[in-house]
Amino acid sequence: MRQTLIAGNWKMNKTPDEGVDFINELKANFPETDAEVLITPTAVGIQPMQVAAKGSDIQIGAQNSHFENSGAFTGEISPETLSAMGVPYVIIGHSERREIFHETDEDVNKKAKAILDHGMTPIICVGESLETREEGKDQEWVAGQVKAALKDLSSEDAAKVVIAYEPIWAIGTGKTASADDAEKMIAHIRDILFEAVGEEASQAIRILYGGSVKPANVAELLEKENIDGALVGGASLEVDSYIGLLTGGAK
Ligand SMILES: O=C(CO)COP(=O)(O)O
Repeated sequence: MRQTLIAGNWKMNKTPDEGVDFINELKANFPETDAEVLITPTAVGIQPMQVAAKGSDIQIGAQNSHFENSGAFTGEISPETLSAMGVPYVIIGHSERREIFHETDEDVNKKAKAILDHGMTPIICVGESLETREEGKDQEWVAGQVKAALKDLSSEDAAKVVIAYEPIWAIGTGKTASADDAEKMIAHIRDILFEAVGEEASQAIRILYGGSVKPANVAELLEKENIDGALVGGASLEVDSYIGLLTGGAK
């Protein structure tokens, strides 16, 4: 049984103080849920929010990591640093990082390995553009991203990763993939995983859906057999709405 993960990707939003306020309010109103609860703030929000979250089930993750442990990489954060801070999850390969910051499949693969080597879990984002979807090449595209991200990982390591399917056309647009379309692609990803890393790992890997997930649509997405959680941008920024994701969404 794969545990549901509700991950809030805050992107470049909120100051550390606003993040701490959010955690305090969430703690005070924490709902009953079977889901794992994760917020990924900006890098400077991680430490103060970890302190605020102490003693609760709220986990604080990171939105990115470099693959090297140290060196002349101005502005970057190493996996060693994140691991030393006690960060459990690191998002990699988000379409915004791929598009705006030119993160390649090869970078994503190196980051996945480095994050696993430091005892953390990568949340590997994949997803097609509208153009690719309209050309009917979306499954092929996503399969390529998944295989590239997991290249040369042992089945044992691969079993630990989380994959997030985020169709680019559904991010921040209010257009969610229908639950059926999301399930279709995510089932396809599980088939690709079967080929790439074997049955056991393919059944263990959690696959999230992301793209305009809200309290109103989270339940129908999570009802699907292969969808193990959500990676949420906008609707994770307000406490009420994040709680709605947890209560609407527990499997
Ligand atoms: O990119 C996303 C999460 O990583 C999705 O963002 P929205 O939920 O705002 O569409």
